[in-house]
Amino acid sequence: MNKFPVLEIFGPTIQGEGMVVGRKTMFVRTAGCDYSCAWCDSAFTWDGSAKQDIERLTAHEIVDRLIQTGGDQFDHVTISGGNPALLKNLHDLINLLHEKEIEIALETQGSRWQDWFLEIDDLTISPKPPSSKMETNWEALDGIINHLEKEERLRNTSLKVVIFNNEDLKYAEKVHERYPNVPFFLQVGNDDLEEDESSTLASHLLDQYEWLIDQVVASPKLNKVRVLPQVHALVWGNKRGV
Ligand SMILES: C[S@@+](CC[C@H](N)C(=O)[O-])C[C@H]1O[C@@H](n2cnc3c(N)ncnc32)[C@H](O)[C@@H]1O
Ligand SMILES: Nc1nc2[nH]cc(C(=O)O)c2c(=O)[nH]1
Ligand code: SF4
Ligand SMILES: [Mg+2]
Repeated sequence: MNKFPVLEIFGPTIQGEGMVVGRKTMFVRTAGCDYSCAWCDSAFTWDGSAKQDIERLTAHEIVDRLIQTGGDQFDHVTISGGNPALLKNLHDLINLLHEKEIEIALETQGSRWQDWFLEIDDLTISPKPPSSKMETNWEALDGIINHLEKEERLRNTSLKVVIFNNEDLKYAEKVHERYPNVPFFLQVGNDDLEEDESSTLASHLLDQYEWLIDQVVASPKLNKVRVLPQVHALVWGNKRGV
């Protein structure tokens, strides 16, 4: 049986980001990432600080844990990380969940392809802007988007770019121009991962949201787009497992 490195299983909560924002869902967070974004809000998945908490679980064990935690109060599971696209055999888990008529969302950055992307109901690809200090591999991203388009999966796909500054906005325009047929989301960057008062953070993030809306409204290259905050950050701040 294949085993997967898991750091968190939590929920039910709401999907706080992107294409299915507000959807009631469980989360499975895998360990390990091929990136190291400067502002990663889940750095514990790759920086070694939660190494001792990583469990190696089979697909059956993950589903058991989801049901122990969420009971019968969910029919949707979001797989995030880290980068879950590092895991070759994830179709084990996907098949099991689909057999139970549970829908599946996945969060990944678009650096790696996996054939099981074709089975994901809500696939979010989130290429990283300059503020992250990561370099986009455009060939890899082109390959992923072309593959999804060829297999008629764009209905199940979205692009989501996190924005911290004007340079990031230029990057977002470039991504949207390159893939005009993919539903496009701009997301407020959380630049205060240390704040532990959720009302203070929410007030700051709403200011950032207003700034981002103003920029998008002014850009003729960003018309067919959606602009969103991280709803979970507005409600629960920087708390983990929500
Ligand atoms: C933690 S990542 C895990 C999945 C995958 N590695 C990725 O980056 O898409 C999930 C989402 O959170 C976003 N994110 C990470 N740190 C953030 C921050 N400080 N502010 C806003 N969004 C952030 C990422 O861009 C991504 O869309
Ligand atoms: N509620 C909630 N929504 C989310 N959407 C994406 C998340 C992630 O960390 O990938 C996330 C998360 O951690 N919590
Ligand atoms: S790709 Fe995702 S998980 Fe990896 S460092 Fe960046 S935001 Fe964090
Ligand atoms: Mg998160």
